[in-house]
Amino acid sequence: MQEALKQGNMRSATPIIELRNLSYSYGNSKIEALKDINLKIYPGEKVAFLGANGAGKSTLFKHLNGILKPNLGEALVHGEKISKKNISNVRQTVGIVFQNPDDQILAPTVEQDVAFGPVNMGLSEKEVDSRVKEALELVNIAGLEDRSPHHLSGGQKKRVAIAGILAMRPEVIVLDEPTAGLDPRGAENIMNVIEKMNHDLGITIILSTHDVDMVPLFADRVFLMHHGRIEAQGTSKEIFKQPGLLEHVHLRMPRIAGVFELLKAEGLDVETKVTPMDARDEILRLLNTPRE
Ligand SMILES: Nc1ncnc2c1ncn2[C@@H]1O[C@H](COP(=O)(O)OP(=O)(O)OP(=O)(O)O)[C@@H](O)[C@H]1O
Repeated sequence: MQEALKQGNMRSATPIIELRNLSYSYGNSKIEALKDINLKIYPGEKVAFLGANGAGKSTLFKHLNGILKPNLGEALVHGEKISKKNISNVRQTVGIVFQNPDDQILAPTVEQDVAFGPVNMGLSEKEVDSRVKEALELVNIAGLEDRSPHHLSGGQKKRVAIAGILAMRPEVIVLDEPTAGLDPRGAENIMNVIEKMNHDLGITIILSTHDVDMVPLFADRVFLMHHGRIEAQGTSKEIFKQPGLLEHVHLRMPRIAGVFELLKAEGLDVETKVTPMDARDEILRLLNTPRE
């Protein structure tokens, strides 16, 4: 992430994505799936959206590249309101990896599937081939080119879906629950791929997840969604030190933070930590503090 952002100097950067007073209801539904959403996401950030089932995460994501159009308010990419005129540029800037890879994978082979976006962008055959190769290598599935995507494992399918988006070289990748349904090692591997896309390629990452233990390890900023609203936003440290807030939005604290709450209940003078390294430091500090 850019140094300016790390130091909290966000106002100087232009958001790559902004939602202003955005509300949305599906069809004639009286229930507002999104209510007066305001947010800014900056280039190079890693952002996580958390919220219970039905909180509105997927609906919000579909507004980030014009799949859905707000009933009220607006969605902007690079400061420009998404419109019919700029939609193809917007879709090249912001790629979405859907929750279910089967919704995204269409072609009979992995290679053809990953090539689909670049071919539609009108790129030369040579450029398409090079992008497909690069994307498959980045997500560690080089060698599966000729396989049918529908006969791959869940984790491999997710990688194919991510490669298909990567091959279009977007500036932002939005991933709807990228670790859902994966075994612990598979989830860790996908998160490593996502980290690499951010760190090595500078891609802004926006993801949703129910994995509160993973979020502090990954996210620069967290948005908490509840009943179609953004209930809170902040760093992991800010968000996860509020057990009452988490309970209110039907989430729990990371396991590590829960241990510190238990220690506090024992009367120990500890500060709640949310990552293993911070927890280690705090426990060492505690062990080295002379008892009265
Ligand atoms: N296609 C649709 N038609 C009508 N209502 C919908 C549709 N998709 C979602 N909704 C409703 O919109 C609200 C928000 O749903 P959304 O899928 O955005 O939540 P979510 O936070 O992504 O949930 P999950 O964690 O279960 O994926 C819910 O009340 C849901 O029932």
